Formats: sequence, structure tokens, C-alpha cells
Amino acid sequence: MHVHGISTSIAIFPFPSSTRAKPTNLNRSLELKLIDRHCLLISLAFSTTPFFLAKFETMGIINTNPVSKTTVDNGLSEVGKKQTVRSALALKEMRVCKGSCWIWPSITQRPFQAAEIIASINGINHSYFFSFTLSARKLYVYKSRVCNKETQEAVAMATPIPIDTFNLGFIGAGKMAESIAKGVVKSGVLPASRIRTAVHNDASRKEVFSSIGVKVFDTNKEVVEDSNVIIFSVKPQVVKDVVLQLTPVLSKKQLLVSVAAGTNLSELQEWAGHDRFIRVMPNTPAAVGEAASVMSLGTTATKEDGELVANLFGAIGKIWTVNEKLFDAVTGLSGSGPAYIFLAIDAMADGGVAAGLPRDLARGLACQTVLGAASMTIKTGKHPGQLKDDVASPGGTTIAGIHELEKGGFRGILMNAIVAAAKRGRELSQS
Ligand SMILES: NC(=O)C1=CN([C@@H]2O[C@H](COP(=O)(O)OP(=O)(O)OC[C@H]3O[C@@H](n4cnc5c(N)ncnc54)[C@H](OP(=O)(O)O)[C@@H]3O)[C@@H](O)[C@H]2O)C=CC1
Ligand SMILES: O=C(O)[C@@H]1CCC=N1
Repeated sequence: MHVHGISTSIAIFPFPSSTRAKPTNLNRSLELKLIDRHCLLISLAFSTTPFFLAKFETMGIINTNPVSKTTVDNGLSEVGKKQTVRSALALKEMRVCKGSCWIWPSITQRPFQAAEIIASINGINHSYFFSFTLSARKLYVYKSRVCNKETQEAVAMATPIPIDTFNLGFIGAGKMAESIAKGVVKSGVLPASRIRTAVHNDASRKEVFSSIGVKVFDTNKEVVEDSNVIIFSVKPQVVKDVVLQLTPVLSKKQLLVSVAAGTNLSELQEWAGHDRFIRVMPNTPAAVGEAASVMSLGTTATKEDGELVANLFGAIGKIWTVNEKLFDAVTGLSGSGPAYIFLAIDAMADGGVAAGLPRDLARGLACQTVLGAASMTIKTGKHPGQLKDDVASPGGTTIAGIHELEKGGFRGILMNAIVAAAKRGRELSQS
């Protein structure tokens, strides 16, 4: 993510809270190591001066950065202050930090003062400033990430995936793989003949995939050897062993994807010895082209790799790119969410039957009502509360039904379900 029109030379690093430590307790080399390790997590870099100009700016010969147009004694100029405040507000609006960022001031004049302003507006604790300034002009900015030279070179050298001919392999022929494969084939984005998988214990899975037209091998190794893009779709509890077993046959020419809940990119990359990884959290409505997915790119996944995965999952629903720290919450909401709605549909149908409707009609009405309400919320862009009010007439039927739902704690229960699922995702990532 790059913010246009902002030229404060400050790098903002959103870090997962588990990796936070007080930079003031670190020495310079430790700080640098930390930055290298987490370069993929950097999603904002405010730096606009071209490299060749920066050299002269550092020497004090020219001054290209509005924020640095200060008087020596009085700190930031009024123009600089206003610009910094605007930048800080833009950052706040994007909700990138929410109190979990570090700030690394650059070599330009008054960087710490600008950093203080950005920090205070974004609720970033002062102790999360790096203790030394950064030569922002020498930053390697790669898409949304600022990486070290090694990483940048690895990204630059990554062999492109042959977009028109690549094969897609699933390691784990389960329900999620089936939903993705069915959706991808149905959308026409990839013919079944270019999809591979292998069955594990349950032999009935062979027929499920063969009937779609997917090539089913006997072993995972064969899937890897015949695929350019490999999706790990086994349960989180076994993903480590499965990746480790396949590490010897994985090639850097391949793009790896994981859909496993609660399994971090850093772990996946370590097990695979392979940083060209993308983590995705889809959901089973992928099977009918209505998935809600998010993705996050690993250290050396390229922009094109991201586009390929966005294209695949975009063909089977909607996909958002998010900071990986949001994955557990996403898993709780959209990963697990279809199950809550299936439960709601079943319960609504039961209610209809209890009120005297035939079962088929009750289920049909329940399904269409959920579909219609979701579609209306998206298409009108109205707040769901407003749409709810539009249904509920004074003293009418709807408000009588809502009253019962509220008495039973409907909203709180749904919220708790999502929070509990997110917590379980976090537990899985820590186990
Ligand atoms: N289901 C969902 O709604 C969603 C699932 N996910 C994620 O997708 C992943 C898969 O979940 P899901 O499809 O539901 O689970 P399933 O149990 O349906 O699928 C897992 C598959 O992995 C196979 N498997 C187990 N061990 C191995 C192995 N060593 N080598 C190859 N295959 C193996 C299993 O085969 P067998 O049964 O024969 O052992 C099974 O077919 C999970 O990590 C989950 O977190 C993500 C989003 C939504
Ligand atoms: O229940 C699970 O663990 C998986 C992850 C998201 C949806 N199902």
C-alpha cells in the first residue's frame, strides 16, 4: 500500500503483537535483524524522494521534502506540521496500525517530531520508535513490502508461473479442496484437466475428484511434481508433517498456497524452506462461486503470484488482500461463517415447519430469504440496521420476532461465535 501525496520520510511497520518488543531495549544490530525478518509485514513506507536526489539531500545540497523544510531552531514548519497531520489522519483512516505499529524515522530533518505527531494521532506508544534513524532513500520498496536486498533479489529472480498452462495441485483432497476445484472448473478459469490431487485414506475421495475431471494421483509427491501452483488443503494439525515430507521435491519455481486455518506464513515458509508462499482463507461457498476469501503474500511471492491467486479465488467469489494478523478473525467470521448461516437456515426452516409450512417450502423460503437479505445489503450499500428497520412496522410481526431474538441474545451469541472461532484459530497457530 502506498499513500500518494505524502512525503514524510517515515516508515510505519504493522507488527503482530506477539512479535513486539520495545525497540528502546534493542541495540542497532538486533533492530536490523528484526526488520529483515519481518520485512514482509511492512505495509506503509512514506518516502517520495528519488534515490539520486536523496544523496544530495543527505549532503545538505538540496531539499526536496516539504516536511523537512523547517527552520533549524523551530522544528517542523507549519506546512510540514499540516502535512504530517494529514498523513497521520490518512493512516488512521486506513486502520493499518490500531496501536500495533512501530515507527522508524528517516534521516530527513525533524523526523522524530513528525514521528511523534503520526504516533499520537494513531495511538502508537512512544516506545515503539526505532532508536536510530533510517536512510529512507535506500529502502527497497517492493509493492507493499520493504525488504532487504536478499529478499528483493529473490523476488526479482522468481520464475513466472506460466499463466496459460500452469497446473494446480491440491495436497489434501478434502471438502475445501473439492469446493475450490468445483468452483474453479465451473467458472471456466481453469479446466479440470489442469487440476491434480491425490487421495490419502478415504478412497471415496478419488471418485469425487475424478467425476469433476481432476487427475487423481496415488501420492502427494506426484501431485507436486506435476504442478506449478500447489495448494496445501490438509487439516492444520497435519500440515507441518505434510509440508516437511514434501520439502525435498518442492522447487522455487513453484508457487505454494495454504488454506489451513491457524497456520502462519512464517511457519509454512520455514517448513517448506520456500518463501514463495501465499496464505488464503477461503470458505466452502467457493463450490458455487460465492466464496469470501482473503489472502496475504509471503516474503518472496511476486506481484504476479498475488494476481494469479487473486484471479483463481476471484473466479470463485470475492477476495481481499489483508495483513496476515487479521487471519484468525477472518477465519472466525467468513471461514467458519457458512456453518453459522447453514444452522440459521435450518432453524428458520424448522420454525416455518413449526408454524405449519411443508418442509420443502419452508427450506426454500429460508434459503431465498438469507440470499435476498445478503444481496440487498451488498447492492443497496445501506446499513443492515436501516434495512432491518425498513422491515419492522410499528406493532407489526417483525418487531415481535426481533423481540424474541433479542431476548435470546441473538446478536451477542453470533458475536461470541465469531470471537470463539477466532480464538480457536489463534490457539491452533500456537499449538
Ligand atoms: N472446510 C472449510 O470450510 C474450510 C477449511 N479450511 C481449511 O482447509 C483445510 C482442509 O479442511 P477440510 O477440507 O475441511 O478438511 P477435510 O478433512 O475435508 O480434508 C482434509 C483432507 O486432507 C487429507 N489428508 C490428511 N492427511 C493427508 C496427507 N498426509 N496427505 C494427503 N492428504 C491428507 C484427508 O484425507 P483422509 O480423510 O483420507 O485422511 C482429507 O481428504 C484445513 O486446513 C482447514 O483449516 C479453510 C477454510 C474453510
Ligand atoms: O473448522 C475449521 O477448522 C475450518 C477452518 C475454517 C472453516 N473450517
